[in-house]
Formats: sequence, structure tokens, C-alpha cells
Amino acid sequence: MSNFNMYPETNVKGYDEFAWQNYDNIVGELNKAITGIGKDKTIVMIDCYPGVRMEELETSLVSKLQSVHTLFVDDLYYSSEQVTEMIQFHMTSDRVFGRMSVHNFSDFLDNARLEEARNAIDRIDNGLVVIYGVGANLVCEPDLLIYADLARWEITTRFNNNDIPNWKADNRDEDAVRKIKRGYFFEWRVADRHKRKLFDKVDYLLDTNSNNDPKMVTNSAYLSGLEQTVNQPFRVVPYFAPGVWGGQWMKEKLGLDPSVENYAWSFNGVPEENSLYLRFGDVRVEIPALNAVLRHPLELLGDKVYGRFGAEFPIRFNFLDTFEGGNLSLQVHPPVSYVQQTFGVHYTQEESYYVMDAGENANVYLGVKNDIDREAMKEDLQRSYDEGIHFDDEKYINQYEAKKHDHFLIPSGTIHSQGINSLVLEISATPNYFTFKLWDWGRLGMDGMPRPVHLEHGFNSIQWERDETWISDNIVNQVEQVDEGDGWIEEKTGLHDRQFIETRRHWFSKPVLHHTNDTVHVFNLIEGEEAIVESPTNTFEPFIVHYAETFIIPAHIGSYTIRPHGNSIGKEIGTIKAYVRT
Ligand SMILES: O=P(O)(O)OC[C@H]1O[C@](O)(CO)[C@@H](O)[C@@H]1O
Repeated sequence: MSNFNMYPETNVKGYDEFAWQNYDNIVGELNKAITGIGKDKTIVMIDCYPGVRMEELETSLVSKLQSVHTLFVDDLYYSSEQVTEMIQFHMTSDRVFGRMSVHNFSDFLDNARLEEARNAIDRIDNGLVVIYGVGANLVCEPDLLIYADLARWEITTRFNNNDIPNWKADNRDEDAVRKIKRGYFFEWRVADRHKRKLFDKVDYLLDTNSNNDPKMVTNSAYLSGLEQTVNQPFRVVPYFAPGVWGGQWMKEKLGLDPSVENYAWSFNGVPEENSLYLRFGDVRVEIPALNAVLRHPLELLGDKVYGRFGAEFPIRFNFLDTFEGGNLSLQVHPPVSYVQQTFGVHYTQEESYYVMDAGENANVYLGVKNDIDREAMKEDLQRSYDEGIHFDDEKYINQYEAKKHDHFLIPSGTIHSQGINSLVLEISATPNYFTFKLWDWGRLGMDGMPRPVHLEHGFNSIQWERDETWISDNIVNQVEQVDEGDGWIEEKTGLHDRQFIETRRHWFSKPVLHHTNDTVHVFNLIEGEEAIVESPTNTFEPFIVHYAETFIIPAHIGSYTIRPHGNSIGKEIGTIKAYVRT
């Protein structure tokens, strides 16, 4: 088993006494702060990211503050039915796909109710007013502002467990796929826009990721943690999820819970969804990694990447484990023009499969065979969908043997699937939502329902000229040595010219000098037990990484070296690095 660290954290220096854990301590600190403000009338506001458990917040925090007046901001918006109606264009009737919203919370405020609420607050001369809920800061300027936050993977888990409804929706028990759609196309976009405006206004950050186990940190300590994060190498907190095709490799090799039937995914380098652990003395605070992107896009991404993508982290690293599992669906991702025109998303899911490990008969499905009858293939896919007839993939789709350290490049529009018995490091563009399944091998999903297949989107996306000749010439193991030095070589492994990500693999037994060139780098240690990342000018503390860990080097860092460490000293090890071509 490797020494893969499941709980990477950043120790924030100088703020050991500025964080609190559990409701009693948090209420104690807030009461102290309220007294410190010293006003006759004090307004305390808890602005919440959608997904915070409101019942818990009310019972354990709001009701514990000695208020003369409380206001639940979510009541000031239009009704759930009205909000749902207003966003119907973005939701569409499709189970999975919608259209990106550019709304703000203020678009949904009922001005009459807002006015009334503001008047009621104005009439109070004395005592504590507590205002809480999503978008609370739109009501008025508070004396004390707390921002209650949580990571996207936790929100998704709550949707999957029917634990929470969407914001302004009575749909706790609705199909999780539909709830996630509403999150993805609507509420997370709106909430991130709102959150971004609050960084400098907030007094405390409240971590609500764990049920009944909140943590709170002062804003200056929290902002210092974000600043420290983007000035050193860092890892996001990985999370693992089972799936219908999931396998056994990660359980065994990374030491995951053996009682879980399988693990399909590890999301270990996806700032949009993963979280960060920041340590302040005894308290470990978990925040969405996205906050570092929103707060410090320039330092983290670099000027050119920020200029092109805005405050979005454009690269994602995740594992797909099919060891003793099954095939992924046969699928295709939309070309950029399709994703823009249809879903309002500005770039698309470009991807690649880096094979970390492969077992017997491991294979990858890639592109169509030469000279196939396209119309016949479409008809066969349609019949498999309509009548459940087995789709004859061998007639139409190429298969390639998958070996350890192969790299398959998958420009959008290429039909593909990962077959059984491999552990793939998927290096791709961040928008991961637009997978059009063409055929799911006749099986049901984990919820006992067929997984959604989208033939029309799929047919509109397939690039039919990606046949066997093209695939073999262009996207299978396009490895080329580009540089070498004392104890190292550097290879370019991809991606394809149509894709904006460049990947470089290093094999090394001695230090390798890298430079960010003001562009964020994302790495994985693909071979070897341990490596160390160091600053030639001591601008950050040495950072140790283990086999299979993904780590991020902010653009701001400039030069850094990576060399074998611990048991790997004297051995040849390997990294793969991804960055945006600029
Ligand atoms: O639809 P499936 O079979 O679950 O496969 C999903 C996976 O496919 C991918 O698109 C990889 O090709 C991933 O982004 C995603 O995690």
C-alpha cells in the first residue's frame, strides 16, 4: 500500500488562536465580539452558501444568540414555485442538462417583502438583530458578518442522500441528478458570484461541512490561509465515490475502506469541487478550494490563464478505477462550438487517459473503425436505446490495449470509453458535466434505473473522421522526448493540438528544475514512493508528495525543483505535469 495522504493540510502560520470548533465555543466567541462592538443595537448576519443545513444553524447557532429580532432571508425571495418558474429556461426538461444561468440572488428578491423587513429592522433601537440565510448581505450592512460555507462535493453528497433540497425548491426527495443539475447550472453560479463580493467584508468564516461539527475562523486568519495556499505547492482534499463500473485498485493501493463495494472515482485535483484543509492551531477548517481561485486568480492561475478563463481553474485531475469493475459508458463529449451554443458554457471537456496501472485485458475504446457505415451505426445505437438490443461495439468501435504509462488523448468529439482492469489518471479540462452516453452496455445504474443516454447530443458531437487511422496517428501514445539533463529526461505526451492542455512527463533520479512561466502547473507522482518540491530561493517550505498524489504549483511561485525523496532517493521516479498552453 502507498503512503497516499488522504488529509493534506496547510498549516497557517501566526493564527493559532483565531479559530474555534463546536457551537458552544463559536457562540462564546460571537458573544464576545458583539460585546466588543459596544452598540445599543447590533446586527449580526450569517450569509450562507446554498446547501448549509438551515435547521442545524437555527437550532444550534441562531437561537443561542440573545436576539430581539431574527430574520430568515430566504423568506424574502419569491416563492419556490415562482423561482422555479423564473429559471425554467435554464433548467429545461432534460434530466441532466440545462443552460448556464447568469442570475444574481437579487433577481429573486421580492422588493415589497425586502422593504418590509428593512423597515422592521430600522424600527429596532436596542438589542441584537440576527439576519441569516442565502444572500443575507443583500438586506443591509451588518455590524458583524459571518459567511457559512461548504464544499461542492459535500453539497452533492447531501443531494444524493436526500438530505437537502435545492435553494428555493421543495425538492428534498427529488431525483439527485435533477438536484445536481439545478446546482450546476443555477445556484452554484449565483452563489459563487455573491461569495466573491464578500471576501473583504466578512468578519468570520464558518465551516459547515461536517454535520453538527462546525468550525469558525476570523476572516484575517482565513484570508491569510488563502494567501499562503497560493504561495506554495498544495494539495486539495481527495474524495472517493463508488460507481456502477467502479473497481478495487484504489481500495487496495490507497488504503480506502475495504467494506465499500467499489470506488469508481477519486477527485484529487478538482478545485471546483474539492476542499482545502487549513490548520489554525488545534482547529482544522475545511473550505471549498474554489475560494482560493476566486480570491487569488492571478497569483494562482497566472496572468495569461486568468485572462483566458477568468477565475476558473481550467484543469482537473481525477482517477477512474475499473480494476475488477466494468467499462465506463461508451461516450462522447461536445466540441467547443456545441457546448457554447447549446449550454452557454465557454469551453468544453477536453480529456485524456493516463494509464497509472493496467491489469489483464485492460483496454480503451477510441474512435470509430475505418470505413464504417455511419448511418447504420446511428441506427444500431438508436435500436439499443429504444429496444434494449445489444449494441455491436466490435463492429464499429476501435479497441486499444492499455498498458501502464500509456497516454490516450481524447479531443472532444472522439467516441471513447475506458475498459475494465485499469486505473486511469484522467487529465482533462474542468467542465466534466457534458458526457453524452451513447451506450451503457445494457446495465442499470446504482439506483436501479438506466443511466441517462443522450443520443441526439451525442450524434451532434461525434467527429466521424476520427477513425482508426486518425486515432493511431494522432492520439495514442504521442510521446516525444523534448529535453534531458543530469539524471532526468523530459517527454511531451500530449495533449492533441485541438486541446489547450500541455502534458510533460519527467523520469528522474536527480533534481529537475521547473519554472511556472506564470502559468499554474498540476502534477501527479506517477511512479515512485516519494518526491520533494523545493524552492531554490526558499520562498516556500519543502513540500513532500507521495505516489499517486496530485499537487498544484501556483503560477506565482516561479522556479522550483522536484527530486526523489525518502525511500525513493537514488531511484528513478516519474511525474506528469499539465499546464495551459499559452
Ligand atoms: O458516464 P460514465 O460511464 O459514468 O463515465 C463518466 C466518466 O467519463 C468521463 O467523461 C471520462 O471519459 C469522466 O469525466 C467521467 O467521470
